[in-house]
Amino acid sequence: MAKRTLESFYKPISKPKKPRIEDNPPPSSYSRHPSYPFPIADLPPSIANAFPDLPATTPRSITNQSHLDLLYYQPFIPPTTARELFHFLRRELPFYRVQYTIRRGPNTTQINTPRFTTVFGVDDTSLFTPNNDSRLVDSKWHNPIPSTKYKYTPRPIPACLDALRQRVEAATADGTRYNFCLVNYYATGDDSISYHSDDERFLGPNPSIASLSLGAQRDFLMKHKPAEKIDAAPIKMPLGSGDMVVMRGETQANWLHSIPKRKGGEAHRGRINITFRRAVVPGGTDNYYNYNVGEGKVYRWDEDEGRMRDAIVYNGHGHTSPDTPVLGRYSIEDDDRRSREGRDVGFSSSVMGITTQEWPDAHEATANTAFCLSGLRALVGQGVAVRPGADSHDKSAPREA
Ligand SMILES: O=C(O)CCC(=O)C(=O)O
Ligand SMILES: [Fe+2]
Repeated sequence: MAKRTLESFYKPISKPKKPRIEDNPPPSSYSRHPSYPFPIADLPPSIANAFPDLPATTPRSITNQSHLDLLYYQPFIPPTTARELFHFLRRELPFYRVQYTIRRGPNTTQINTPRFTTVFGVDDTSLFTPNNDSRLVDSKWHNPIPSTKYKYTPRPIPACLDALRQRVEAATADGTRYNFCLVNYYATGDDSISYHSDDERFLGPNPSIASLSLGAQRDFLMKHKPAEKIDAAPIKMPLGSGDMVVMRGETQANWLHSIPKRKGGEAHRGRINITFRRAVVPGGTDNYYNYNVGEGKVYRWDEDEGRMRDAIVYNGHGHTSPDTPVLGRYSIEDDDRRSREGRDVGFSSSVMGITTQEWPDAHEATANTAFCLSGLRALVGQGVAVRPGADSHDKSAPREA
């Protein structure tokens, strides 16, 4: 009988593989940070090489209504690159489905954010040191920040989104330096964002917000806030893949915007929206992580299933903060090798949600890697022997990252 590798256990047998844009070779490098649930791939050359040519078109300035100041790129990124970037970001970023409660008087209401979200960045008062072990320091003296400064751990903007930030900054034309990147993923036409304005005080007065669309076309609606003696017409912009709208000047103070639910059209396809913003005080950092990451589980796109799935999160050796207790060490045996450990473990991404390159130290599981145990259980279910390594210790219950 032909020997089967561990990898071969998880290859779909019945589904013939068609070449797809998603079937890219594994990326050669990653942005890694203890705050990430998993390493985030760098842009492949096919996308990165197109960036110096952005923007693809000159923008239209829209200022024909009261308090309205938009720059509209149709598109900012040309279609082929936009499509590839859409698939790349959907596949590589961690996403969340944030739930929170709001209190109005005696009533509390639970809100389920009707879209996937994620966020990277930190406000002006802090910065990440510019190297691989990027640490958070205060902007003025570059001293480490006290652990009490933020409720949530800020995450540096990964290289793949930072490259985009730089192109967007160059195009914004008013010199805004963005320190935040928020990402929305609308899985279907049922996902939406209701009317709001991004006018929080932590953005300072008249903020510039650059908003890039990738994937399915969705309507972007704008309407003036209720105001006496203002006769402003509502606006509908059918934003296509690669289009970018920069909202500037008094726009946020006076206008609301939304992406309503929709049926038909491209509603069944996913859409990514990326906004670049600048927050000036720590309250902005806590607000953005609270509403775009929260404390729930991590999702990651599953290419085989064509949907977001609970991510297998690895924060093990090399990605672990020093205070993360080690849960145990594992070695993994399959049927044709007595023992495969560490770099030699070749899980298929469809089972583990991650690839060997992303998990170079597969033998170490830490207490915030609940995934690791479920991943190992999946292997056991497939007849692969999994045993605690000789130096296991601290078997405390796993918790979510
Ligand atoms: O998805 C969009 O185009 C808009 C997103 C938005 O308004 C926001 O994230 O504040
Ligand atoms: Fe918004």
